[in-house]
Amino acid sequence: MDRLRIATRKSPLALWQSEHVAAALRARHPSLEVELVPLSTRGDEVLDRSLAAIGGKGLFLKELEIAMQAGEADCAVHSLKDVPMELEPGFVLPAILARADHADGFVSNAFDGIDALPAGARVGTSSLRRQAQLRARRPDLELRDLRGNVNTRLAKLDAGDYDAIVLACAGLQRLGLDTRIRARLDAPDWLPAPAQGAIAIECRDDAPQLQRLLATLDDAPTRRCVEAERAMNRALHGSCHVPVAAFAWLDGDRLRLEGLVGSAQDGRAVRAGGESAHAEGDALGARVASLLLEAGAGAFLPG
Ligand SMILES: NCc1[nH]cc(CCC(=O)O)c1CC(=O)O
Repeated sequence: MDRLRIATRKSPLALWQSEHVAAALRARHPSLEVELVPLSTRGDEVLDRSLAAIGGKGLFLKELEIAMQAGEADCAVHSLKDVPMELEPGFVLPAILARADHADGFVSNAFDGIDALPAGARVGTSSLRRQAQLRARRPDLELRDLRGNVNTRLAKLDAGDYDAIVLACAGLQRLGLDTRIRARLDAPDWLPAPAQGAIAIECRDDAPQLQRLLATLDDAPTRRCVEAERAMNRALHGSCHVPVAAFAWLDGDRLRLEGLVGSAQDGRAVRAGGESAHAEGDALGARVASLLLEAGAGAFLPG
């Protein structure tokens, strides 16, 4: 291979992540010519309805997969937390890059953290997972929908539409906006989305040489952790329609996983955790999902 075309969404964060992958590939393979193919996706275009309402699953991926199927791009770069638990048939993730910051960040121009918010403060997030955890801690807040890319959300905060918003620290850091983080919302007290902070590369499963090239960017410890998180989410039939949070980390020779399912309406939530050998993340995720269901998680899941 002498040329590689990376399909990417056009948001500033997506372009940063794709450029990051391009630079890493150029550094490892100096003779490779790497270029970006920026594309619009439905997830970026439809901003007036919630992701759940327009069928969140795979919304950010479809156009990029069509481009790969048509031979217009060789691979695509995604935030792994936006990638559905089941990939489209014919596609694989040959590389999951080393995870950046996993945490959510509390962003506000007036307040230092969730506990510092006055009663009735308006907090912006459309994420059911973030809403559930906010409600559990502060039932008195007024939660309001907030969509759009990171820069759009910050602009709405600055315009005074909200007293605070919650965003992923990784996205803010990548965009050079980390000074906007007033407080980190850290695991295990506050749990991120499964695979938050991890970038994945997707390509067709019929190109072994391409897969080997991309796999040079894979980070095995990150893959083990996000596999456990995604296995838990898969067993709960999780998507962005359900308030599911998970975080896994390596602790010596053990892999540990903490999961949460909650209600975005009333702040009730159940938690469960477990540990396994590094290589058994899939089984660990399934086991923690069973524990969550035994603890009553079913009441918060659709159907
Ligand atoms: N849902 C949008 C999205 N997808 C990935 C990130 C952040 C980067 C990452 O998790 O790797 C964000 C923004 C956010 O949640 O604040």
